[in-house]
Amino acid sequence: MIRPRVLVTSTDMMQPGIELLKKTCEVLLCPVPELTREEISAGYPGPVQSREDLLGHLKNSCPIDGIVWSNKVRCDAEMLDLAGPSLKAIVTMSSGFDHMDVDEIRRRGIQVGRSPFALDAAVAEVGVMLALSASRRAHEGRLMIERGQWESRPQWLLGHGLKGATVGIVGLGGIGRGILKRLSNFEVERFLYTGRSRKPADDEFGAKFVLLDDLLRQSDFVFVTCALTNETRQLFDAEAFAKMKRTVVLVNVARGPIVDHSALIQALRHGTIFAAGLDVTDPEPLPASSELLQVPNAVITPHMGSCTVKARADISVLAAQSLLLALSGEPMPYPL
Ligand SMILES: O=C(O)[C@H](O)CO
Repeated sequence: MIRPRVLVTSTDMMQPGIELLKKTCEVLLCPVPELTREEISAGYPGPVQSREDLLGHLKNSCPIDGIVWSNKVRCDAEMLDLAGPSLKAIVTMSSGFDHMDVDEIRRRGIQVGRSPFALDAAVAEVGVMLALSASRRAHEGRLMIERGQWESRPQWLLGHGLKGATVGIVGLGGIGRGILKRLSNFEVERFLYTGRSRKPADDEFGAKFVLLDDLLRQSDFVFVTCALTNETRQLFDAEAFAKMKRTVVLVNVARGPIVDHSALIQALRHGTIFAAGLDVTDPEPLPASSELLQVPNAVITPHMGSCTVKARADISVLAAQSLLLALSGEPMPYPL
């Protein structure tokens, strides 16, 4: 029997997913290039698959039947041309899909899907971590220790707590609901959410569906958990910050470009908003020279929301299962 040829766009895919694919497919792994000595000394953030590397791998791997897209290099017409006409299915090993040219993939009759939900708990945990760290000024406190500025006086490093707060969630999907569920033990006064439609969570945690403007004006904590789309790109701009409370804490665990970073820096520096916790930035990787890293009331992590061993292993299995289904002529569980 001929085994379908499946390309995985980086060797970084976790073993459980690779093992599952190997049971019935021939698996080709695109190696992640090592950093050069110059790149290391220039402080380059880490080994990544460049677009050029991936184009080269695609060209040398034909014919291929399926692809697990396990990195954030953009999947577009140029990539698809090189993948060749035998390509039947692509699944991205992520919940977000803004790096996939879905229209172009579908136009070619190729099934395309994503891998949501397996990472929800892990990302929700990072959302809570960022909310707590930003609202309680953890980064600022650490900087003060390092600078020998530790002060023991009653009004030093005062922050804002979750108890009695209004928490607003923008985009109540699996991650938003995960945050809601976790924060329901923090004595939050009320939950608001906004998005394209009302959700059953309305009943489950007493969360109230409101318009974005109302959420911005009323919330003490705002969590961004929506997808990056044409409607949400730069949703948080100077105008949005001006509507928010001066004591608000903004947490973004979705995608960097949903927030206008220059406007955010201004809002943080001028006290238009109190603090921000960001697991995602624009651009990524965030350059070490970014002004955002100089802002004391911003807590920043490097898009690591889904970085737990279990979440990454589960995502790899889900992606492999989806691709195998598509290759056997079945629909994918989470099509795009
Ligand atoms: O979309 C996702 O799966 C997470 O943000 C990790 O990229």
